[in-house]
Amino acid sequence: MLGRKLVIDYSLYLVTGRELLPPGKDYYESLEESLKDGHVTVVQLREKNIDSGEFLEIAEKSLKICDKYRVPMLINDNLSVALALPERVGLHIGQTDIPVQQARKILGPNRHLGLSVHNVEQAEAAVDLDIVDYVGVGPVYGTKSKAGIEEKDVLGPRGASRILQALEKVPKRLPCVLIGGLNEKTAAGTLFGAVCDSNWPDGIAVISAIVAHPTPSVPAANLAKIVKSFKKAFDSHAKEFGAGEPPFTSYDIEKNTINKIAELLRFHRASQYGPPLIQTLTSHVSSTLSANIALAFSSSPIMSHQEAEAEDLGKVTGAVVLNIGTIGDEARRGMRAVGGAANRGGKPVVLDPVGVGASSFRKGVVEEIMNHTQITLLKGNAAELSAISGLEDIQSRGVDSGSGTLKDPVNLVVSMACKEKCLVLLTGKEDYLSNGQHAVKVSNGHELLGRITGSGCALGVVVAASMAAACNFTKHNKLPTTHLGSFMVHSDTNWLFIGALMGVLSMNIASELAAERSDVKGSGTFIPALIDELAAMTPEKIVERAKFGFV
Ligand SMILES: Cc1ncc(COP(=O)(O)OP(=O)(O)O)c(N)n1
Ligand SMILES: Cc1ncsc1CCOP(=O)(O)O
Repeated sequence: MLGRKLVIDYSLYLVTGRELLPPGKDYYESLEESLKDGHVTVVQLREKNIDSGEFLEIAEKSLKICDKYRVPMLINDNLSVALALPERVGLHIGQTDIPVQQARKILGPNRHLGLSVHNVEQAEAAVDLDIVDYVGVGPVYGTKSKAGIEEKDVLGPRGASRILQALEKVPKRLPCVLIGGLNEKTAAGTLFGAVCDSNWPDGIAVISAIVAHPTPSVPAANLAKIVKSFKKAFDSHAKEFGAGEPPFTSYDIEKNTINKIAELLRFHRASQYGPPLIQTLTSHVSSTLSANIALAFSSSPIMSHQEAEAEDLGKVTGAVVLNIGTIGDEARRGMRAVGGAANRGGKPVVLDPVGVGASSFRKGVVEEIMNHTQITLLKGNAAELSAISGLEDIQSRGVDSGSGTLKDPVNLVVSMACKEKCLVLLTGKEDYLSNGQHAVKVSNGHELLGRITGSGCALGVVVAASMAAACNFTKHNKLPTTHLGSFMVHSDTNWLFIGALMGVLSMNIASELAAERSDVKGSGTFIPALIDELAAMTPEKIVERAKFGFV
């Protein structure tokens, strides 16, 4: 049993990185600016390229600044530097540094000791040993701040969540911070994405998001706010419901839903931001239709699956679609890079797990994507969603839209949304959309949609474009958004949910209007009519024809 001297609040854990300072910025000045407003709760000094003498010198000066603002300090890796400092200065070590038992022996029971864990086994070992005070879980995303991180090392929020599950052992819970690629855009989604059945992150550790900023007090304040709202939403929710359920704040999504959809479509059609760029990684079978559908729906398609340009495109995309229809190795690598870039940029990600039940290869691909990317909306037919959720009663025969029937579609979408912390859209004769708290059933649509190839894939693009519009809308109206899971929530309205619903309604109502046209004789003539009707979709048509209800 340790007689700990320090009680550390891990909410915002600043790890230093002098090499990342903006040109001309003084390190001590930057550290002081980061701490002065009281948002950073703990600091770790990380120096990779200097000897222990210089490290100690920097640490002594840094400690004065940390003491001034009453922020606890730890040393990264270097045991001798930590030992040369007062006992209130802790040590953080990694898996390849001095073995943790030896570190504890040398440090004594009272010095704070943190350990990095990268997988479930390491997490279990850390809990069993019961000698560290907290663990750093990462890397959650790829980052340039630590050398040698490879794609295979990246956990994603789902991987982090598995580690957190392993950390939760009665009666002792080991505190944990998430690290790697966390910034103002990724932090909230990642915090919620890492929540598991009975455990949650205590905070985030960042280097570049603060250190590389010319005014570090700004990201420090914003990040602290994000962690605070996560904790507030999560704590009150966990007390009431338990950790596994999504920690939504109370908002009334049902109220005025149709008016909000109309408002959003009006905004999207006239948007001063221009058509959102929808990066679509999709099957070659549906590529052309999807691109034309995107254009018809006031969006700009870009069908690139090149890993090499993912980062550049990630800066300008409005949303991305990851569709595994005809996936090969190149697209698989591309999805990893594009998903990561979208998460880092806070852009909505639609996953279309086409035919996932048809082969273990497809299952593996979907599992991989969901592990490395926090999905915003998972879209699938009954067979696909059943395969992902492990339901046995429906078997996929191929990659077509044959969806079978489900005994309890509402339960499926709600429980999957809770588990995966994303919106879930079940497509079929009727569509079901859930955010884990609400579920809506949409009864619009026409059977001709099922007779053209790629209509489901194109729906994914329309939904992505609609969610991109929702992001622009909240930005434009300066709505106080926050992210819960991968959702962007306004105090009383989840605009991503509204956006997704707008996409489903637009596509389905366009299909009805197309099928009603006298020039449409069958599936061949239906395709151009569908594109035309989608291009001509208006808020008024949606209000007039929408058939949906909360279930
Ligand atoms: C809070 C926190 N978590 C993880 C790390 C990574 O530590 P480590 O694995 O030892 O890698 P280096 O930092 O030494 O490159 C950390 N530093 N802090
Ligand atoms: C030290 C470390 N360990 C895992 S990721 C990482 C670097 C985190 O830096 P950044 O916050 O800039 O991604």
